[in-house]
Parts: sequence; C-alpha cells; structure tokens
Amino acid sequence: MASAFRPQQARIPPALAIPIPLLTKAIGNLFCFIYRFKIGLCQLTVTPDKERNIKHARKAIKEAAQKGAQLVVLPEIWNSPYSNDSFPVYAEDIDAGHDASPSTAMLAEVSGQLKITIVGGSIPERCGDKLYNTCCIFGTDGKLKAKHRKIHLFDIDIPGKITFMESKTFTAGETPTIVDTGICHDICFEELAMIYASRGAHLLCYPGAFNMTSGPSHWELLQRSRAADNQLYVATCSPARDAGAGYIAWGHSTLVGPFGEVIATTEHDEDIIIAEIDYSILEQRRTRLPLAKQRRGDLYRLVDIRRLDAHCRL
Ligand SMILES: NC(=O)CC(=O)C(=O)O
Repeated sequence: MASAFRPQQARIPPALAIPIPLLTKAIGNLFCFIYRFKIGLCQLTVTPDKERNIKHARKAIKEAAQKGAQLVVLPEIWNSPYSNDSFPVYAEDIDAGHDASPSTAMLAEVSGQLKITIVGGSIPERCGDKLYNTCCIFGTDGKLKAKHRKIHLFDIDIPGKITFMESKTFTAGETPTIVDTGICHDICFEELAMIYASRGAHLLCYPGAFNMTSGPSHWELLQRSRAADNQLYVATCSPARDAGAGYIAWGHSTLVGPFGEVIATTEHDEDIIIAEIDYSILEQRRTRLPLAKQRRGDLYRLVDIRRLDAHCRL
C-alpha cells in the first residue's frame, strides 16, 4: 500500500510530526526541515489462526513503539493466509464496527493507547457481497483516518513459476487515498506514485506480499524507482516467508530514501525494522536535483483524472 504522508503543522512537536496530506505543499515544505521520526516495519509471520495473527501483530506493534517508532506499518494480508480460499473466510466488515472487525478493533485500540500512527497493512474486507484488499490507517487518537482498497489487483500467470488471480475473489478499489496509500501491486504503477507526489506526499507506504518469482526480480527495483522518480521515501512491509505456504512471500521489507538508496532492509524471516525518516534530506535532494522544475510539462504531462478531493488528517 502506498500511504503518502506529508508533514504536520508547526505547533505539533516534531517528535509527533507524522505527516498529513491536507496542508498545502508550501506549508509542508516550510516545516518539513524539522521533521524526523522513526518508522517501524513489522515483517510478521502469518498463520491460519486469525486470533493468533491479531495477538501477534499487537505484540509486534508494541515492540516497534517501544523502540521509538511513531509510525508502524504492517504487511499486506496479515490476518489471513494469502489465498483465494482464505480471503472470504477471514474477511471482516470494517464499517460494521469493532465487533465485526476484530483486526481493525485491535489497530484502533493500540494506536490510541500508544499514540502512534498505524498503517494497518491490509486485510480482506467484506462490504455487501464484495471483497476488497483493504488497508486501514489509524491516527494517534485511535481513530480510523483512511481506508484504502487495493486499486490494482494482482493477477499473474507465469507457467511453471507462479499463478495467482486476486480478481477471483477481490474487487478492485476505485480511489487513490490521500493518506496516500496503495497496496503491493499498486507499487508497479508509477502514475499513482506520481500523483501522490504531486499532491505533496513525502512518504509512500506499500504493504506488499511479493513472491519467490516477482520478489527477486523487481521488489527492490520498484521501491527504489518509485522513490528516485518522485524524490520521496518509500516504505514496504511484507509478511515473513513461510516455505510451507501455498503462496510464499518474498519478505525483504525495506525503507528507501529519496535518492533511491536503501536505508534499512531485512531478509525473509520475521523481523521489525526501525529506521529514521528525515524530511529535511528529502528537501535537500529536491533542491539539489530539482526534477519537478526540470520536468517538461510543455511536452508531456500526467493527467489526474480523478482529483483527490477527499483528504484524511492524521
Ligand atoms: N500481492 C501482490 O500484489 C504481489 C505483487 O504485486 C507481485 O508482483 O508479486
């Protein structure tokens, strides 16, 4: 998921400066030099036991917060096995309240209790007769700030390597989300990242579950490309690898900086990455290499067909 975050207002202590997308770019740029914070990427093992997955995620979030993370990111599909048979069984009706959605109830409780922002990876969401691959973002007050439904469903067929059709069960989301979030396969679409960047995003978060074919070939490449093209931070968070699962996740959760540099990463086992994000570096990069100014809008231009008018405050 790509959650795009922008810096918050000056009266908020820098330590709590989880970026929000609402402010104008000018205000964002003005204050971003004071904004440093720690991000925690929880690469979690996922089992068929949903209750255990929720407890386990809670423990990892707490550990990341204890280590100083003010923004914690979970993997794509962390409460359920990544399989079309499981998605309908593990799906939760997020809008129906905490009783109908124990996974998001936990995220709401923990974010409020620890006063951190959580990019809640994704879970299968049931809405009427449809299922979505949905990321919920909770603010420091424990309130749901945004819900992003994966826009680009992951359908792949490489004979002898991997076949997976998310579209068998999931319906694609229709809206980019301004706490700017995308999920996994969304990372493959540079236009989406460019739109987020043009709206002032400083950080894109992609909870993702790449596999043993797509992982080695382009997991890191895509993250570094999105970061370098748009001169911003990119954070990814994968499930840990389970060699016995039907779908074997690649792992390698990573934080990439605005020059496309890998700041922190891990292998495929369960892990919590804690790394620092410093928006002043981002501005420095943009000043030294002003891609936005150099862009030839007279020759080519990205059209944002669906203007992102709904904003979410963190
Ligand atoms: N779960 C996914 O969307 C995986 C993906 O995009 C890939 O390339 O692998």
